Amino acid sequence: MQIRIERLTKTYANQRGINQIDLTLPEGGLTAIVGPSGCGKTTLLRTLAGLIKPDSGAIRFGGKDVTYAPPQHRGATMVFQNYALWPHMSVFDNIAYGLKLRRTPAAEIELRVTDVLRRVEIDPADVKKRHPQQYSGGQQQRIALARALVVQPHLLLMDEPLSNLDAKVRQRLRVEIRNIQQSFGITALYVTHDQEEALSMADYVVLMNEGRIEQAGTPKEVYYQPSSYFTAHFLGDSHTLHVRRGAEMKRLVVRSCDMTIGSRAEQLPPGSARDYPLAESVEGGWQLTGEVTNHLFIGSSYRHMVRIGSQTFFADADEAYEPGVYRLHLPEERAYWFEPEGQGADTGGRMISGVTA
Ligand SMILES: Nc1ncnc2c1ncn2[C@@H]1O[C@H](COP(=O)(O)OP(=O)(O)OP(=O)(O)O)[C@@H](O)[C@H]1O
Repeated sequence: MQIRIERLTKTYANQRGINQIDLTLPEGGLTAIVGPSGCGKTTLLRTLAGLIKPDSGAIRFGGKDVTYAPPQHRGATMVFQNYALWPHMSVFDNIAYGLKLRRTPAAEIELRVTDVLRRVEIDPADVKKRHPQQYSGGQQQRIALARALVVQPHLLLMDEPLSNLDAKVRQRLRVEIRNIQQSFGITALYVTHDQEEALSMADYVVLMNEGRIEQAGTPKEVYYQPSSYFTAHFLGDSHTLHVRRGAEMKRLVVRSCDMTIGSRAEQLPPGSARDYPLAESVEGGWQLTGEVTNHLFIGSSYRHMVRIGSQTFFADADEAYEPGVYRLHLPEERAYWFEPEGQGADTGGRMISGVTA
């Protein structure tokens, strides 16, 4: 079902919350809401769930206005960070709970619970005897997912569902949740503060900042075409460099994986001020000269710390480079230029494209 959010606003006493959110969740797709702590992700999610009443705006589920409908009447179910399973109930009863509330016949409950368990890959054999705490964290989250899905909601809401799990389980569950969401074909909203999780799982990514939508689009759009300094800086392993481009000072956002280390240089280019490196326009991109000070092995590659004056950033490479001064190359399409702080839009700088130095 298509979910429409129109000019949704909720302001708390401290003036924070969400402000004029306009968003359509694609039908059958997974939309990830990502952003720093306090940007309004949870407020948006809880407003959709019916747990918070907005001050103004509207929420429509398939054209039906549910803005002020109670949680149990809007067809949205939720998966929480801490699973929120009832410890005194068997796994079967946990999952069947919503169906019992809806007075579903016992035989149908049996069938639907068994079916959903199979689809989240939990063995249905002893779920009537076992309690949630007898399962691992990852399994408990799949049980919570089964409980949310068994009632066939219009919208599945997930609030940081993986943050209590260790890194390996988290990686695996990202793929599993995505598979389950797709196999049910359910419209889903997934809140996370982890940009990698958002980019890898979602069809559509919404980046929030101070209660507003900063940028929304497919993962590739928001990653490769950031429209503001905030987006460029938030997504990817990014660093900001204050550099001179031609006669002007600019902010350049660099991602560790985009900067390549080239030939050795004798020294920093003459005229390159101690603190503000010079970005030289070269064919296909930009060249900076900086000092590789050390490197770390990060598994698939080596991460080099590069210093230019008082500024540092990272450059990843397949091989390890010895400390020394090198020319570093940044492809044109991976150079994200912005006006210096305090100039341009209130998002912290205007994107500047093109080679005009
Ligand atoms: N009940 C409340 N009363 C007052 N202010 C609140 C309340 N709930 C949230 N806020 C404020 O509203 C803003 C948005 O909060 P929200 O919890 O939606 O952000 P978030 O992006 O989910 O943050 P986090 O990632 O830390 O959970 C924050 O500045 C927060 O302090």
